[in-house]
Amino acid sequence: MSQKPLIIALSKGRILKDTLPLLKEAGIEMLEDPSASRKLIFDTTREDVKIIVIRATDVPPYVQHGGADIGVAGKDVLMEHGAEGLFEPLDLEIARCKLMVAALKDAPPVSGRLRVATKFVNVAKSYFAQQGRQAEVIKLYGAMELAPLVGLADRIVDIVDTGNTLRANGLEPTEMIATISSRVVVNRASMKTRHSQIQAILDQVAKAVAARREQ
Ligand SMILES: Nc1ncnc2c1ncn2[C@@H]1O[C@H](COP(=O)(O)OP(=O)(O)OP(=O)(O)O)[C@@H](O)[C@H]1O
Ligand SMILES: O=P(O)(O)OC[C@H]1O[C@H](OP(=O)(O)OP(=O)(O)O)[C@H](O)[C@@H]1O
Repeated sequence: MSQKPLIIALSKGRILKDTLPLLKEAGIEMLEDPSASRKLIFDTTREDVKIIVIRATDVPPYVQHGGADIGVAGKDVLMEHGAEGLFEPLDLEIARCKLMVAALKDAPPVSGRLRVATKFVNVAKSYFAQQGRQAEVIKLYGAMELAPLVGLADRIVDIVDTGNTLRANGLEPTEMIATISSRVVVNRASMKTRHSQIQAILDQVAKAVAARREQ
């Protein structure tokens, strides 16, 4: 093979599970089960394509800086990272959820500075700033729902799907920030230098997304 393989970055969990059937439609299947392996880079049924499996939040920097040519990431993660160096050509319509503000059920309004716990620090800061509301944003890496229960924060900004996690912790959604689904992102330089190879994959995956929508 003359050219180096094209690298696609996926993250473990729901994105990997939901993206693999779509890639299959483009003739790309992993040759090994990543959940049964300690490997991080995998061969596929296409000699010119490899898949790397990394943390969800690492997908945008890998693609932006050329560690991967293509990636799949939640819109939440992309909003938090910013769009620099990335094309976002395709909505895969998977891992759908909402990015919301939530509070303890029947929490009184807060006068003055709001304490907000979240892993989406940039999104939260710009959301409250746009509304002219003062917010102190506390960075957490998980279990955001706990923060209001122990008095660490007045509000959280987190992913909501069924609402079960909020309900189980006595919280309720109060404001919607954005509807979320997973997107394909492409390194801007790769999009130019490997255009036909990447566009062919995007077209096949887009067809698979459309077919699934019509099911
Ligand atoms: N409950 C959910 N329902 C549907 N989609 C979700 C849900 N939670 C997260 N997502 C979407 O799926 C993406 C990946 O979520 P996942 O839970 O697999 O990784 P993560 O826990 O955010 O990553 P990490 O463990 O690296 O922090 C999120 O960025 C979001 O777009
Ligand atoms: O509204 P729900 O259907 O309850 O979903 C929302 C939960 O899903 C995500 O967590 P996940 O289950 O991915 O676990 P994580 O905290 O390990 O990311 C998210 O961080 C919420 O906690």
